[in-house]
Amino acid sequence: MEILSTAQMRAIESEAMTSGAITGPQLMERAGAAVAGQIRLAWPKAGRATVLCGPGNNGGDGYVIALLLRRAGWRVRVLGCDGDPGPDAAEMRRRWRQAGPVLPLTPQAFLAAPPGDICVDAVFGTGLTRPPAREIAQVLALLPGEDVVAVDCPSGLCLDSGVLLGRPRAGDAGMPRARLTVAFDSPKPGHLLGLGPAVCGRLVIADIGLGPWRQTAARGGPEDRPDGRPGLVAIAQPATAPRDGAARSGLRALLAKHSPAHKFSHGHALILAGGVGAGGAARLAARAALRIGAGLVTIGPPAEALAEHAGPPDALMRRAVDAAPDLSAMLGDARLRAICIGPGCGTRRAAALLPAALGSGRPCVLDADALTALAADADLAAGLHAACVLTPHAGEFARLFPDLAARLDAVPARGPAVSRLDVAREAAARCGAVVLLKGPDSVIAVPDGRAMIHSAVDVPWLATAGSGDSLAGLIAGAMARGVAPCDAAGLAVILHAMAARSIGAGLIADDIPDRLPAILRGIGA
Ligand SMILES: NC(=O)C1=CN([C@@H]2O[C@H](COP(=O)(O)OP(=O)(O)OC[C@H]3O[C@@H](n4cnc5c(N)ncnc54)[C@H](O)[C@@H]3O)[C@@H](O)[C@H]2O)[C@@H](O)CC1
Ligand SMILES: Nc1ncnc2c1ncn2[C@@H]1O[C@H](COP(=O)(O)OP(=O)(O)O)[C@@H](O)[C@H]1O
Ligand SMILES: [K+]
Repeated sequence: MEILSTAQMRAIESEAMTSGAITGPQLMERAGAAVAGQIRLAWPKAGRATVLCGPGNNGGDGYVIALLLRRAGWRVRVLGCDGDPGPDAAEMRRRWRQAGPVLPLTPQAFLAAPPGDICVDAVFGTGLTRPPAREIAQVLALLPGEDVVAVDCPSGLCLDSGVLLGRPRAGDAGMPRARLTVAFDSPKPGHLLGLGPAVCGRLVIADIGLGPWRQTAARGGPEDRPDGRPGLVAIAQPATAPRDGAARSGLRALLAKHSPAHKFSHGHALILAGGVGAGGAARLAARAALRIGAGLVTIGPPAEALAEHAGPPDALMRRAVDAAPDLSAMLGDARLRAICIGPGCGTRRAAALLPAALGSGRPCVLDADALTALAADADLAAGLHAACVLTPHAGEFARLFPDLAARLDAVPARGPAVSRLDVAREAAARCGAVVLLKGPDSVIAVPDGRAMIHSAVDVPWLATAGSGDSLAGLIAGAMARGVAPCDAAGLAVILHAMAARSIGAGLIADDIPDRLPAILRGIGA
């Protein structure tokens, strides 16, 4: 599924209207009808609703919703902004006024009667450019989150970044919340990034008939690709993957093994390990690389630590890698197709081995200590290439790209605010490698501008020691099998979260690789 920026959404809407196939009011009627339909599904018994209508087209959707709920037997109270909301929304307001009054959008008017069973937040959507202020902010602060239905998004959320304008990016004190958010055509980055998922509640994407224009216009307006790079962002949604036929078959195609092949045709992955007492992280990665189907996996600790790796899994091969010449010698074997360096490696060892690993041109996952080594030495970073996947969490990202991380730290005053998507893309373009910025909202960015967002907010148990090591191993294993670096990162992130979801509370990182057979069976791989 594709994600659209707000600029892309506007471009599609305007292309659809310019084509003459659909008018602005018709689009607004479809949007309003989609929300009213979802409300009636979730609240089958007609009740009382308060609908808040803002100063633009989001407000226009609100007037449509008000009218449709009223026709369905609901008792509806509408609070709206004065002023000119634009021709389409003005027309919807006129239609509503034939049915009922528009009260002022003020705290006094809101509190003059009970809000009813639901409040519909149709104040700001994709047009938000600054923090809600004065009376509108006061009314929004009064909304009872558990009964709010948000049109496109809860008002105040920046749909390009998932931040609440005017508030710190972290911390949820006093943030707006909706029980249900109905958005149109495609998810926007802000639905999946940052506070978006917590603020939006259950997210429903409603089809309003813009598909034919999305195919052409989604390639981005000029503002989305200042340097000519494509503006496409994909959504990776493991939560829906098991039910979503296309997603499942995409995963199956990446994972398929063909029967005449032998183990070397499934690739050989090398997981470099650290010194004495530090081998666990690399072993987790190695186990994950085996489970995702690499034909062979070798773990490479220094000779003094080799004995530590004598235990299971017996499928794992062991070979000492003391220094860069040992690594170069191993890489002389063309069948060794992917490298993972970083987990438990130690920064000095990672720095010493990186030139040989990168110089080989092999697909290479750089995680943990390899990222720290990279951040400390610009010469090492110069060796990165398009088959490298960097897997920083926020702290490692800040070490590697301090200027980009600083842009994320600032309190966002205006929309569209800088997002994790923006900085991951910039980082990938800068270093010429795939960047997987990890977190509950992981972003995978490719140097050519393609990107993927993956939301794992529902599996906080993934934030546990060693979880990132197993992810690095999954990526390395998939790359050893010949999966392209960005696809390997996407596949690994999805399987990682699916495994965590099926394990649930109590998860430790060791469980993740061992859950893969069940997950792969479920996908039909
Ligand atoms: N793009 C599409 O394809 C469609 C859009 N529709 C609706 O249109 C919405 C976008 O409409 P608009 O572009 O009119 O924008 P909004 O209705 O989100 O915002 C209205 C206006 O408020 C102003 N504004 C922004 N921040 C403000 C603040 N903090 N305080 C006061 N004023 C502020 C801006 O000038 C903006 O144009 C979508 O969210 C959606 O609900 C739907 O009607 C149909 C389809
Ligand atoms: N709150 C969270 N919810 C879901 N997933 C998370 C959360 N925090 C982190 N993750 C995921 O868990 C993994 C943690 O990786 P990392 O921070 O490198 O841990 P470690 O170095 O201990 O292995 C990453 O895949 C990351 O995307
Ligand atoms: K809204």
